[in-house]
Amino acid sequence: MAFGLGALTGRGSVCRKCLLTVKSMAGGGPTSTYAQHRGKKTWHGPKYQAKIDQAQAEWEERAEKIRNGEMQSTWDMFVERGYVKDTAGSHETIRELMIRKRIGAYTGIDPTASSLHIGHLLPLMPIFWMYMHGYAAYTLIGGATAKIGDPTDRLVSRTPIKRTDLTMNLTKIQYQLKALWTNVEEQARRRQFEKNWAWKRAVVNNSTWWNSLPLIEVLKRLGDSMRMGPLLSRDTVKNKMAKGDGMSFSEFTYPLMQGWDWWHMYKANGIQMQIGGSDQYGNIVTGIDTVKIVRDNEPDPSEVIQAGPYNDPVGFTVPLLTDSAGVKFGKSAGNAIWLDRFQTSEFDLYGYFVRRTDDEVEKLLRLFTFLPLENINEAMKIHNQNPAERIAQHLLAFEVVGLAHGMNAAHRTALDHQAMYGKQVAIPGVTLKMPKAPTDDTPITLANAPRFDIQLPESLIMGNSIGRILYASGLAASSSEGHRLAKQQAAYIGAMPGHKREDHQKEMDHSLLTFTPVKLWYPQETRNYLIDGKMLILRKGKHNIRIIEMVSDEVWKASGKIYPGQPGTGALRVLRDQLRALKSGMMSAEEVKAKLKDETPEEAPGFLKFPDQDTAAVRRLTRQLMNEIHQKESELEAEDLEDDGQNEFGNKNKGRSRGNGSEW
Ligand SMILES: Nc1ncnc2c1ncn2[C@@H]1O[C@H](COP(=O)(O)OP(=O)(O)OP(=O)(O)O)[C@@H](O)[C@H]1O
Ligand SMILES: N[C@@H](Cc1ccc(O)cc1)C(=O)O
Repeated sequence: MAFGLGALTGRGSVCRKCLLTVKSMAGGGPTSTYAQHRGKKTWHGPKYQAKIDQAQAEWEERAEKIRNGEMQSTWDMFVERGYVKDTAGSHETIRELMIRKRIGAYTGIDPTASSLHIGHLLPLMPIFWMYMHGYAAYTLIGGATAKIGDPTDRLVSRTPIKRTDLTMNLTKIQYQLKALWTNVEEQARRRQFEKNWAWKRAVVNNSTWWNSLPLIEVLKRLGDSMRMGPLLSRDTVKNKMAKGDGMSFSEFTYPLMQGWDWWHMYKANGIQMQIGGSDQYGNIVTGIDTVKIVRDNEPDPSEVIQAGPYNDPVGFTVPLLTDSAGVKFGKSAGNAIWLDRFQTSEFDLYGYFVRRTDDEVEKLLRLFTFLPLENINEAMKIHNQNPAERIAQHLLAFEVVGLAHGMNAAHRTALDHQAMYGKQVAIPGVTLKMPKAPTDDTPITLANAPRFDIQLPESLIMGNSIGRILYASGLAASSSEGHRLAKQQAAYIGAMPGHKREDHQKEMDHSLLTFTPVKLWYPQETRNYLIDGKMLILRKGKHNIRIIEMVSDEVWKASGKIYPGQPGTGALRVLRDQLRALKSGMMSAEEVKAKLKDETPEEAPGFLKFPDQDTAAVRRLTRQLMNEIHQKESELEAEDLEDDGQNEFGNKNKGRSRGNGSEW
């Protein structure tokens, strides 16, 4: 071991943030993680020190058990389940490193599409496993790298991503990753992993550091020592220059950006491992060189991190998930199965896994589930007794939907699937139970959040109060609730970090979004938050998000959609339509009353109540309509009396409709 935790903590008191890093690196880690935060020190006492010591002791005990063969190492489990394709660093080094140290690992995803897909789950699975095994597990969104675009294995450059698409994609992917992490916690509980304080996970965006990184720092720390030879000899560079459309300087530097990300997290968070799909092997190798070069070019002696097998970066790739034609599942190939339930429904995701062949199902169970191998073997035995039942496929589908959308969704989807195909399947180890249907009071979570991306017309956004916009976007139940949210600053709007309302001339940063509370501002101020002049991001609570694309009024009208509170579609429209129908004799007074009852919220006392639209105009029209109804009923009554006199059998005309005055 290069140095132990005792040596690290021997420096005296350290800040809390540093300690979090230390605990993720129990067993030794880059010393400079201390120096990183030395500016803001929060002193810790003996209790905290005791926790660190305990974590270290537990880790050493675990290492002992692995060496004695009482416990399987995480690395051996990765190999056994089929996660390891190529390694950067020998198997032995990585195995030993993972036994000795609570290293951190990360995998990165560029937000070049609006959703993750099942291909992404493959490198994410070892990250999730590492989290459950007590290593620091990071998921990175490439807000900065997506602006350049990874040229790996491409002959033709990517079309530059539009700025609004970038903001939309990264907002959606960030929430998807958060939802996935919530589901991973659920899976860890299902599999009886005991969570302790040393578990650490994070979703980070590389724009956070790229936006404030001086070019001179990169050139000095990295550029001086990085040699051109190895960079030029990369297959992607050679092929793109010889057979493709040439290579731009920014594409050429892409792997160095990715390498710098690693360096940033290596130093700040003890991230010593990178995991990616097999196409990422070259970038991971270049990343290792980058981390080592930058680390070894440290000008400040107090920040130096020692080189050596237990401090050096390592990485590995997972196999590529391909479709039945052998093509990599991905955005570029256009064959992705999405994890966004509005792009690939839970039902379709389930169905996709149910259709996997018998040859691949066992391999997929190992890769995509947290089921212990004994359970998978058991399930395969049951499956093989009657493969036509597709029991293993159902188990796989159930587990993947559970991971992607939560266990409630897995139960519901499995039952829906069985109902649809009229077939009961006994999924091994699972008792299917229909979850309770959500009610209006069900809190919005990442698993049940409504669709993020919506459109709204320009006239609403540019000319109406923020309260009405919150109502129109479905974040408030009425305009007045929208106003209340704004008044209490309980809703948020997407803005660049540090954005002030008067900053509207300032360029919005499309790759790094933060939220600021909505206030009761003048309608014309909403435009200060428009991203690229056409996108607004609103949030209520933690997970209820709307990414609103502002469309012209013509486009809105042509779409035929109606937003809540749209003028002419609420109380006034209903009242006017009824009045017209009543006057023209198209509807009777009773029919109008019934119709109004239908269109009125049930909880409203009586009928004809529009709690959120109680304006003078509505009240006036209501009075007018009520008078009209009374008049029609009186006329009817008078006719009835006349009829009574004329009826040769002396019976009242019972068939005639008559209003029930009690409802008034
Ligand atoms: N089908 C797949 N199988 C295994 N890993 C994958 C697959 N698709 C993507 N990955 C991995 O997920 C990570 C993020 O990939 P990336 O954001 O480039 O997605 P992508 O779908 O491959 O995009 P593109 O097709 O535009 O290159 C990378 O490590 C990548 O190798
Ligand atoms: N280059 C990776 C994404 C990525 C971006 C930044 C990183 O630091 C790591 C990975 C891909 O396209 O798949």
